Amino acid sequence: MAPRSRKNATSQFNVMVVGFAGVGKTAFIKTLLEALKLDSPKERHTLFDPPVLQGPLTKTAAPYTVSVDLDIDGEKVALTLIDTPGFQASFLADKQLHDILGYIEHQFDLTLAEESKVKRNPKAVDTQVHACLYFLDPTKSVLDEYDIRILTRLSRRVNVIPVLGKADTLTKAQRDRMKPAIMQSVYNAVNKIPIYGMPEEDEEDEDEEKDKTAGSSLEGFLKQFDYENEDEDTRILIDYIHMLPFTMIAYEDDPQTGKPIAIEGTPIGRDYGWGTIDCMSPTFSDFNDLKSILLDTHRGFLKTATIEDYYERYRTERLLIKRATKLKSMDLSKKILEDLTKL
Ligand SMILES: Nc1nc2c(ncn2[C@@H]2O[C@H](COP(=O)(O)OP(=O)(O)OP(=O)(O)O)[C@@H](O)[C@H]2O)c(=O)[nH]1
Repeated sequence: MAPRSRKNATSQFNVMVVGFAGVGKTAFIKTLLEALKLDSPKERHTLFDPPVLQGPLTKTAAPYTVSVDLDIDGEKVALTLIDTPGFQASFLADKQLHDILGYIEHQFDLTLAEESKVKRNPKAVDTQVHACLYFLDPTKSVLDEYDIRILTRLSRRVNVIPVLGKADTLTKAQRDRMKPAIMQSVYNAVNKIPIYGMPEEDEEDEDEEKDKTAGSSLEGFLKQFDYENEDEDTRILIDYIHMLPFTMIAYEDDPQTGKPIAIEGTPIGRDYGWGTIDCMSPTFSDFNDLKSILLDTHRGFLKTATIEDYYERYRTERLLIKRATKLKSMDLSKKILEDLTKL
């Protein structure tokens, strides 16, 4: 029998946004949806706009998803964006992070359950979170202990991409200082957070490595590559690391019309009174780069890493826990039987 045609198969791509409250996560989702509409105005877009995306921006009280059907170079892609409530206060961040990790792990459990079936459902939808955009607060010049803790824990389960929200609140000089400072906090002699694109430290050799690389920096890490002689995939990854963190400026709705602010060739903009900016222009932010990283150059890598690294790790952990529990209960039953025979 000929293999079933995959020509019309739709590929799923799921992106989650996470960060402290008010850093522009929902505004990013709105901006991306508007930009996608502009890319292909005739295509069918969101089937249903969640109320939180209609009208003026309000606090995201509960997680929600919004999906868009896209045609990317002839490939059908169902893009799902997952918005999460912002971390309210530092002391609550751990609890909120626990819920977010629970959501991500639940998607792994669904895949695990599907894989264990004798007859798998060929129509099963891939709900894994393929990328998690971590929005950084532009008022903090470097990562604080909460950011580091959140990034470290998220990076064990998902491809994390850092984004500097509300970048219009910073001057160019401030942005140029902040971007490398943030990356220094992610990767230095003490912290080597394996966000997407950065290497994972071998846990066994951790101490040895730390001694060896004391004082190491992101520049030191990047220096080991000879860009011109690397293969294409490595060059794509190096280019990506140089862009981190992505700066983002979200568009504003015109309060009169409720539609995106559009002024002379600026289809989705922000009005400051003294001037307007085009939120899609590379002059002001990295939005275009971020969009193309997600939907084009890195989509395949992100999906592969999700299944081959994160899901595999989770699966191994679950199986080990299951085995340990079984052994424990076998030991316990043996002990009870021994005790019974002694009676
Ligand atoms: N100046 C500026 N303001 C922004 C930008 N993005 C969002 N805002 C404003 O910041 C406020 C919060 O934006 P949201 O997108 O709701 O932030 P959030 O991170 O989703 O917040 P929570 O739902 O509380 O987690 C709103 O008043 C937005 O208009 C931006 O790029 N620049």
